[in-house]
Amino acid sequence: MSSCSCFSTILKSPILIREPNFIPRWNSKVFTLKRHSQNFSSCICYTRVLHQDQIEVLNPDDTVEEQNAAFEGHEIASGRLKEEEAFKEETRNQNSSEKKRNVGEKNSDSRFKLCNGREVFEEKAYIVGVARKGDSDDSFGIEESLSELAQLADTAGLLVVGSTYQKLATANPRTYIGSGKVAEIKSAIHAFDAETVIFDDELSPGQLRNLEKAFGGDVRVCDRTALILDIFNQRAATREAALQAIYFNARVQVIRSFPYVDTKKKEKKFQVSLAQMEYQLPRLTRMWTHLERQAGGQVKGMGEKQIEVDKRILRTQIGALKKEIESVRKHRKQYRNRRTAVPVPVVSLVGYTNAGKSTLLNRLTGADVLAEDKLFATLDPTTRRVQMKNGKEFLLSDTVGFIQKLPTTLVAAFRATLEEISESSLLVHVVDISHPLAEQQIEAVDKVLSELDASSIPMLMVWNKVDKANDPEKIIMEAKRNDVVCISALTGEGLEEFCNAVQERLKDMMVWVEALIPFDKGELLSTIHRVGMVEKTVYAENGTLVRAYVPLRFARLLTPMRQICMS
Ligand SMILES: Nc1nc2c(ncn2[C@@H]2O[C@H](COP(=O)(O)OP(=O)(O)OP(=O)(O)O)[C@@H](O)[C@H]2O)c(=O)[nH]1
Ligand SMILES: [Mg+2]
Repeated sequence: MSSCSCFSTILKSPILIREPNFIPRWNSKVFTLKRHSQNFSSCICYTRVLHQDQIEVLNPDDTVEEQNAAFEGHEIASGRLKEEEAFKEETRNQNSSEKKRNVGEKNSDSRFKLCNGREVFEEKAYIVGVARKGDSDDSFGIEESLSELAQLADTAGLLVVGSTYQKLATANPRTYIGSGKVAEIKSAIHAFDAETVIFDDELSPGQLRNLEKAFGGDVRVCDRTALILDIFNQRAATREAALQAIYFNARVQVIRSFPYVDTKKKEKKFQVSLAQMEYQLPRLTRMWTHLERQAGGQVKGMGEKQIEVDKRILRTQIGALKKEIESVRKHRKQYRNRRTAVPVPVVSLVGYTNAGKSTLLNRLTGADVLAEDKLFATLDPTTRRVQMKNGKEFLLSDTVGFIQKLPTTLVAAFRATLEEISESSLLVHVVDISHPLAEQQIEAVDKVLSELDASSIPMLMVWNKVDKANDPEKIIMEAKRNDVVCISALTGEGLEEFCNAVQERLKDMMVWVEALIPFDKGELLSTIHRVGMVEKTVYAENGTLVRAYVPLRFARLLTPMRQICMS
């Protein structure tokens, strides 16, 4: 896939545009060419029919052809734009576009940066939010939400050049924000030379189209959902590539001992593509003309409208993807069943993105999971064995971080990934306690967990990053009162206490057994020692009598040897 801009995946699905043999060589010329011929194809087509000053918003169902190509002064809520003013602005815009192109060509080399393992063009983005009047105090504030959006944009490889928000009682059904704000943003975009406008909330397809038209031809509009999908796609693609490299190098122990990891990655990739397609389906515009070629001449010849052809192709691909996901799931279930035969309890790390889950996993297991100060650093769950000092062990799974305003399309993608969670004996909720919005983040995580039907699984709360907190002593005292473990995954502080707490919680979930283990089943006895808590063993004539707490799953395996009471 070509990726001359990190937003290529938003405008065009990488699944739909396959360029398997195209490996871009980065230089400004290639970029400029591709940028105009591909990513901006839709925008160019808008510019032809709509002048940049045209603020008039369109009905969500309007198409570009229905608009009048001639320029007229338009009335907007914040005032009347006189024709000559509009003309001046038009000239200014043209000059600025030309300047932008020149500067872009000159500086484009310096604006390429490495992002998620790929070199991408650092687009300038302007971010926009809406503060709902009457939102309760405990929810994320608009400024915090926008700063999180800026972090997401940075993770996606964009350069945030400015932001704004509007207080609204209800969203404008046509443009989400009011028309005065639209005009204000349009000026800001030109002042900052921004190429993309990102909204903090999910926009309807009609709102996206209307805003794009209102801002002028060469500005792209997207929302939080598209941004998150883009990050997922960039990262999932990278992981897939990394996995293939591992495969080709072969003989990698990790893959052999955790063969199911492969199918999870595969499923994740499928799920992300699916979410992306489901997001795009209602937002299809005429930009999808390239699909004509894929559809073949006959289909068009049958009189179907292009947009219908596009939608049909997308639906077919969605159907095929769903089938693939189903088969990957079945495949993985077989592996899971195999793993169930090894009764080591599974503990899953859950929490808000950037809370420090991967750092904790790395610290406890020596794993080499990517941990960085970026949102959604982890997309592919990793499971590792934690060996405690007392010889006990459990499996620790790192999972995808959650975020507030999680798009509904993505909850489904999370659900598949988080199958792992539903099979866990214990969830460890990792919180970045140094974060000013720690409490709101906890709430957001609880909300997603309940959406995933995982709130019934026992949970241990862990406050991470105490080293970074303003008043660590106070936090540690507070944690003790609330039965919470305080740690620093970075410095290692509190990790022994953490393992003991996990052990204690796991014990609460174990069942008491008394069993006679025949001498020829020695491996069962060592497993009891490894995963359970042995209180007493007595060597008898026909085997070893053992009294222990063991995980429920394992207790079932011992059923034929149980019910023998020791005196
Ligand atoms: N000061 C401090 N920084 C930490 C601690 N734990 C993690 N970090 C930093 O926090 C950032 C995020 O850590 P990750 O482990 O990637 O967080 P995560 O929860 O896995 O994030 P996602 O994968 O995005 O969900 C990294 O820069 C870590 O170095 C800690 O205890 N103290
Ligand atoms: Mg992580």
